[in-house]
Amino acid sequence: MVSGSRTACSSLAPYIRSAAASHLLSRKPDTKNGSAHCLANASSRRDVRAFGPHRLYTTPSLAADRPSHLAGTVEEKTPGLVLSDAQRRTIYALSTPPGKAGVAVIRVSGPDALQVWRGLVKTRHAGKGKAKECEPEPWKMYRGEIVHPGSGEVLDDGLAVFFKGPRSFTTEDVLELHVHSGRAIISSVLNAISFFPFCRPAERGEFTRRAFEGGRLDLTQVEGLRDLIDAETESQRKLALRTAGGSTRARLEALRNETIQCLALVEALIDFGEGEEIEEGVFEQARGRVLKLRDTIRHHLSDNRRGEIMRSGIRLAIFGPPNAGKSSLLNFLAQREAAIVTPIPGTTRDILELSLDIGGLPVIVADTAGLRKTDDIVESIGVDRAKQLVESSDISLCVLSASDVLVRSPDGSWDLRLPPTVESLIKDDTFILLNKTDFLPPSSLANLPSRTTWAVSLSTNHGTQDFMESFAQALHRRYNLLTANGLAVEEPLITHARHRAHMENALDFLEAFLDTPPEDVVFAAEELRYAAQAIGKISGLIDVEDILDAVFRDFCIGK
Ligand SMILES: Nc1nc2c(ncn2[C@@H]2O[C@H](COP(=O)(O)OP(=O)(O)OP(=O)(O)O)[C@@H](O)[C@H]2O)c(=O)[nH]1
Ligand SMILES: [K+]
Ligand SMILES: [Mg+2]
Repeated sequence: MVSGSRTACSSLAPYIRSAAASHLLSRKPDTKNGSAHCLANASSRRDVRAFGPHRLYTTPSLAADRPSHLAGTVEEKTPGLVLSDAQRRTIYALSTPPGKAGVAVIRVSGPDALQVWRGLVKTRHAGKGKAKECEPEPWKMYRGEIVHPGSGEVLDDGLAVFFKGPRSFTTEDVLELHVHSGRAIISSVLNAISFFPFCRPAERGEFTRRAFEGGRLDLTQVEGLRDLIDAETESQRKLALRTAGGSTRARLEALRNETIQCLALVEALIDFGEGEEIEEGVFEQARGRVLKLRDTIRHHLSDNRRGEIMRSGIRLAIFGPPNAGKSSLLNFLAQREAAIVTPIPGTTRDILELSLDIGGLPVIVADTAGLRKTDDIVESIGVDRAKQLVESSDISLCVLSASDVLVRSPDGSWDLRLPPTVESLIKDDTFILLNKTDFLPPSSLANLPSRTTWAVSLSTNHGTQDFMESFAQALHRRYNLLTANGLAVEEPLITHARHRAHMENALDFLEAFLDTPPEDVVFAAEELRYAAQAIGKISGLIDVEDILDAVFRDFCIGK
């Protein structure tokens, strides 16, 4: 069938396209249309139930003050109308932290954002004359008065911008009011917005959720955005910025598309059967591509969890014998007296953890009790905790007093002798810091074993600068963030445990596919379908309500 090869392939192409166009490739976020114009719908329906904790709009005095542009809207037509939460589709919230500051941003999103503008924003022509209503030109910042839509009272002098959906953060119409940040101003503006029956306060993360539902962001971008807000170090910021920008989304989409292409090949076999309209070897072709896909996913999974570690922080345990200077090191790294330091061995008993930035990396540094045999019950609990922590940390750094561990051999050279209490905890990848070099002649430090060993004096600060630079580099190398010549390597794809779980599932399904013989082509297709779904769950393309709730729960209100 050599000559038929091209025709068979081209005859497959539309099939693949149609499979791609089916439910497999496209999630149709249709929430916008379904929800739009609740005002119009509500006003035409008179059966709106009037119960629940909802605001009653028609306070007579306010209704009498109502500005002309609101005439004829929902509440005129349906006196005493109370809208349910679902009908109050326009949401609002303060998007900046509450309190005294230069500027506070209040965001309004939903089908009636423009109505809110008409009620609240009065601008002056060329900055002069009486402030008047104006229809906003989208995406243009206006200076004006923010007024109460009922009484017309001026609440603040501020800026306002109207974003026309879908070119807005939420993909809906969005109004942003920039007012002076003060408690009374903020609450008066929020109160003014609540005057509209079609508006309700936003829930936690609801703006972002709408961006997701509108298809602007996928779940990885939502998580990236949250991580960006939480980022405390350069590396976290960079990673989160790229994820929020859609790099993970694009890479996952490529993996999922490839799975779907393989599925399309296999489904074509089911529909047509090999040898009829389709070339031979289609199943093999799919197998070959799935093998590559499997290797790629395996590669991402065997990343030492560096994406997750980068995001949540590298857990570093400082351990060693009593009085070696472990707490002194913690204080040096933190640049403050966080831990108690005394000449008494056994000073530190419990674990003390600090989140620090080391060379742009997030590191959770833990100081521990000095390791020794002791009859003191409190101290021995501390020693046990220290050992457990060393075992469970991502990395460990053993601090030793140089004069205790460097021993001069008969030929005049210096050897490192590890105390038995710490020896069992020292692995190939354990970093070693020899402290108190001020007690030693410089010659003893000439030939230190490896690049993971440093010698310093935390009292005189001798060698500490070199240690910091070299230690940060070693961390970058360990987490594969830099190559040997200081260049950044491939950024991790998996940054959350949630991604890893779905990725592992996808790998299982791909392997199940590879174990399925060609006769069972229907089952084989099923495995690929599940694999595509598992990858889709990472992006949230497959709607799973509990995943969504978990992701958005961690957001604050106004985001
Ligand atoms: N001479 C000298 N003394 C140091 C140096 N670093 C720390 N010390 C002193 O060594 C003593 C013990 O320091 P710590 O930081 O409390 O030691 P530790 O390992 O935390 O001790 P424990 O918590 O008791 O296990 C203190 O008196 C420090 O001032 C150093 O480089 N040179
Ligand atoms: K001590
Ligand atoms: Mg200590």
